[in-house]
Amino acid sequence: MAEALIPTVDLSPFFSEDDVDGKKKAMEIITKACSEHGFFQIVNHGVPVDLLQRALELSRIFFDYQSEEKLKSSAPSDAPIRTGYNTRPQQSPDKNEYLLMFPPGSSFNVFPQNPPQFKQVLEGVFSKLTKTAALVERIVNQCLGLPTNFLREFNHDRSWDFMVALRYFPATESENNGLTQHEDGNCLSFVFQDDAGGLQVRMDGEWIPVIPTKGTIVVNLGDVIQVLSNKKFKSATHRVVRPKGRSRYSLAFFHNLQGDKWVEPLPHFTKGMGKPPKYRGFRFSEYQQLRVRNKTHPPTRPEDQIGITHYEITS
Ligand SMILES: O=C(O)CCC(=O)C(=O)O
Ligand SMILES: [Fe+2]
Repeated sequence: MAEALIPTVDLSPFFSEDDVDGKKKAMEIITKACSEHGFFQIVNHGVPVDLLQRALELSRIFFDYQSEEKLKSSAPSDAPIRTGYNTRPQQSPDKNEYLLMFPPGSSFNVFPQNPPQFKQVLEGVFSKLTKTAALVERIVNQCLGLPTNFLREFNHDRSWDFMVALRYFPATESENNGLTQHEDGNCLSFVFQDDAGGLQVRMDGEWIPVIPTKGTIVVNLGDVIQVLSNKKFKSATHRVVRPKGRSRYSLAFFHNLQGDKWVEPLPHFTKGMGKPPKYRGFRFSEYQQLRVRNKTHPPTRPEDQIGITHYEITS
């Protein structure tokens, strides 16, 4: 039942010229999912499944090293988000550690020397996911009825996409929060989780677990798409719950937006539909900074974290 609530979309029709029906069917499912919750899963997405599995295996090896070894790939940097190996502040409710990278070749990247193939495999996954994200963005563009290539042209700078390999610590007797309930701030995100599961989606007031299925990538829309579309498409609310007795590993990829970009509801969804804008405009970098602060200085009450409601027009 729960699985059926999170629709799975076969992307193979988009890799062939003439499967018009297959494309149409996929777009219907995506349109419905994005209008309701902003969450769906994809298969036949163009990323080799064994490459994704390998990345998780190497992650597991890396995060099992002693702190001293992991900290060798931790570096303060001028990047808008800290790259390399990071832990959460002590007071953070998010009980995980992670390795963050910008696109292969970015001068901000810091990779571990060990395990030896880790860098190469992460870079390989990144490149493949970049292509899949461009495809999903194109499909979302079409589902929204925007002019061809609108989102691609609006969001043309790929330098700020990033990927995180995460390790969540086992739950304790009293506490199992892995990642506090949130919406992603970017355009769209991909998650590949190991068989421990733990990713949960908010649907109609309930938390629905995303059951891990081999080779399936979870897609969620972020706040940028929600604002541009004046809330026609939703930014998915999700969280991670830690399993008992074992760590959980995942990869999260963020198809991002360049910081200087001005984000506001597009006329297509406001004037064009006779509707008032639901958000005031903002510079993306400003929103990103507020969100980074949520992480570096977590508020005492999780509900005080800044999210997209900060820009909502309420009256
Ligand atoms: O690790 C996961 O499964 C989800 C990660 C996530 O939602 C995020 O980093 O924004
Ligand atoms: Fe997220």
